[in-house]
Amino acid sequence: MVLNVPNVKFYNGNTIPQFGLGTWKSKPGEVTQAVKDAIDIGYRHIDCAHVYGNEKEVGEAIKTKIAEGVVTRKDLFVTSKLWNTFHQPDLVEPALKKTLSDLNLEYLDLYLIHWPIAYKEGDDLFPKNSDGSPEFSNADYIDTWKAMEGVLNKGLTKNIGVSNFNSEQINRLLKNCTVKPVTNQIECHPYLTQKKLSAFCKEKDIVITAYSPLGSPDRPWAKPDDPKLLEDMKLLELGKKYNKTPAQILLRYQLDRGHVVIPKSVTKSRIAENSNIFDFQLKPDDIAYIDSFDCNGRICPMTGSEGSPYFPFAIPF
Ligand SMILES: NC(=O)C1=CN([C@@H]2O[C@H](COP(=O)(O)OP(=O)(O)OC[C@H]3O[C@@H](n4cnc5c(N)ncnc54)[C@H](OP(=O)(O)O)[C@@H]3O)[C@@H](O)[C@H]2O)C=CC1
Ligand SMILES: CC(C)=CCC/C(C)=C/CC/C(C)=C/C=O
Repeated sequence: MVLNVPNVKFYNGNTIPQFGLGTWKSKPGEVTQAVKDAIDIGYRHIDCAHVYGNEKEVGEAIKTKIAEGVVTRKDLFVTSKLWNTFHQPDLVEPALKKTLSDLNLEYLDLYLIHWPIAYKEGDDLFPKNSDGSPEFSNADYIDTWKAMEGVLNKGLTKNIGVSNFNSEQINRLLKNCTVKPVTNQIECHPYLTQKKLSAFCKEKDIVITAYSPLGSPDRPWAKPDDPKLLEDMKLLELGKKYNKTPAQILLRYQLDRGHVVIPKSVTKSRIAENSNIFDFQLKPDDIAYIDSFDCNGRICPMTGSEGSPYFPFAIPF
């Protein structure tokens, strides 16, 4: 199947499909089928990460769909992310090679520094001090970035970028890099619209990729009384106006702002529903209305890591 997914151009001339499949929390036993279904439906962009613990299973789906002749490697855009325990520069290339081996790929389309925060190096992805707080490493993301430039130059990835960086961290990176990041992947939805960080990145020619666009209802730390974005009455009403579901309105909101968007689902009907967003546009007044829902409602606050010198959420944007 062919979906009419627009491409967004990076400053370096490379392109990224504006819409892709998220895989955080997709269980190893479910994600292979989900990625196969997504590729059959027409998705060509898959968002992965080592820390999601399912890259081998994502890789099985990619291998199958290439072997079946449904897609070629070149048709796909695969992103992965360097986890916080691999920030020491000499760990970057081995970490990327492990991800490539798990995903059955010879190169990535995009490799991101997952967080500016560095954790103590070692086998434990969430190293802890005796009091339960995260054990940080002194690795500086500027040095990590130099190693990211190294794996780019070796052809192990076509593009490099960052995730969860604030404006000051991006400014510092821009002053100290040879290759600029192509994207900053950040949490973005109507309760956290990221207007200032989005405008800042646009000015620097850095594309925003919006994560948790549906409000991440399956996040492990969700509490029963937390507001549920997908059940917001104002979005349900807007959906009626456009004859679309709340999920489709939420995803179109990102596209119409020029963001790349990566909703996660392991449910075939939802994977299809989420991709049925290329036949309408939100009116500017409705985008402004959705913008007005902002309540600084951060869903992925990285609670516990506030003590890192590189914690990104201590300043407004
Ligand atoms: N860089 C970073 O630090 C981060 C990156 N990400 C990336 O962004 C992706 C998306 O964010 P994520 O936090 O997963 O959350 P999303 O906002 O994409 O929400 C996913 C949840 O919504 C459900 N869902 C999906 N489609 C629909 C629909 N049409 N109707 C109702 N429910 C629906 C899914 O259920 P089900 O699967 O059961 O169908 C799942 O529970 C991640 O998977 C990951 O790839 C996310 C967080 C942090
Ligand atoms: C230990 C628990 C409850 C969850 C860990 C999930 C995780 C990968 C946290 C890192 C931050 C995050 C939301 C990353 C998503 O890409």
